[in-house]
Amino acid sequence: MMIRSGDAALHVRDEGPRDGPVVLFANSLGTDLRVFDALVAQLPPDLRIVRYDKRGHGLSDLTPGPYTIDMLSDDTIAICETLGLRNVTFVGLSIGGLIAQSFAIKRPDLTQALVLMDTAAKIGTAESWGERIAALSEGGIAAISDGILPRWFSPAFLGSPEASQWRNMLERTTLEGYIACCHALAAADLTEGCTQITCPAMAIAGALDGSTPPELVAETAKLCHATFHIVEDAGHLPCVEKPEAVAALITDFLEKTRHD
Ligand SMILES: O=C(O)CC1=CCC(=O)O1
Repeated sequence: MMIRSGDAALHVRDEGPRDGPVVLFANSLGTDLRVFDALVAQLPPDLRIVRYDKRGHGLSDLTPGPYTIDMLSDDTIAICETLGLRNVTFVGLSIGGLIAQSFAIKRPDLTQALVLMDTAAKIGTAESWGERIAALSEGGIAAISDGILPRWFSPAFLGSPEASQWRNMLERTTLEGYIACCHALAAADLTEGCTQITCPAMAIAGALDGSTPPELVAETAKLCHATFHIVEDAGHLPCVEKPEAVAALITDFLEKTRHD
C-alpha cells in the first residue's frame, strides 16, 4: 500500500494480525524493506509487522533533497497515524536507527520500545559524508559500492552468490534519494536527544560492522540505557547475514517488554 506523508507517497507493507503487538521497521541507506525479509520470516506469527521504504528508496516517491532525520521520522509518524498504530516497538537499522531515535524522542506516547541495530546517535562526520556525496556526484552509486559492501558483510558472505542481490539493491537505489539521505546523516547528531529516551531499548551490532562498529553502537546504547548485544560473523546488516540470531534477540526482547 501507499501512505501519504507531506509531499511523498510512501510504500508500506503491513503484515500480521491487526490486533498483534506492533513492530515497525526502518531500513538503512541504499536498501529497501526487503532487507528485513529473512528476519521477519523468523519472528513470531502473532506480531503486526509494518515495514516501509524511505523516500527515494524502493517503491516510495523520490522527493527533492536534502532530507533531514526530522523529516524522515515525520514520515514514520504519518505511517503510524494513518494505520492507527500505538505501542510501537521500533526496529531501526543504521539511518533507520536514527529515524527510530528521533521518533521515540518526538513521540514517546507512541513508543513502546526501541531496537537499535547497527546504528548510533551520530554516524560519521559532516566531512566523511561530504566526501561520499562528492564521489557519488562524480561517479554515481556504482563508484562507491565496492567500498560499501565489505562494510555490510563478512568476507564469507561477500564471497557467496547471495551477495550480488544486495549490490544490485544498493546500485539500483536512486542517486538523488541516496544523496538526500547522506545529507540527513551529515547533519544528524542525536547525542543529546537520545539521553531523553526512557522506553526499554536494545542495541545490536554485527561484530564485523565496518560502518557503525560495535564500540560506536555500544556508546549510543549507554546513552539511552539500552542493553547491548553483538552478533558474531556479521557485518553492518546482521538481519541479512544472521537473521536467526537477530530474530532470537528481538523475540526475547519483545517478551520482556510486552507488558511494560
Ligand atoms: O553505507 C554505509 O556506510 C552504511 C550506512 C551508514 C548509514 C546507513 O544507513 O548505512
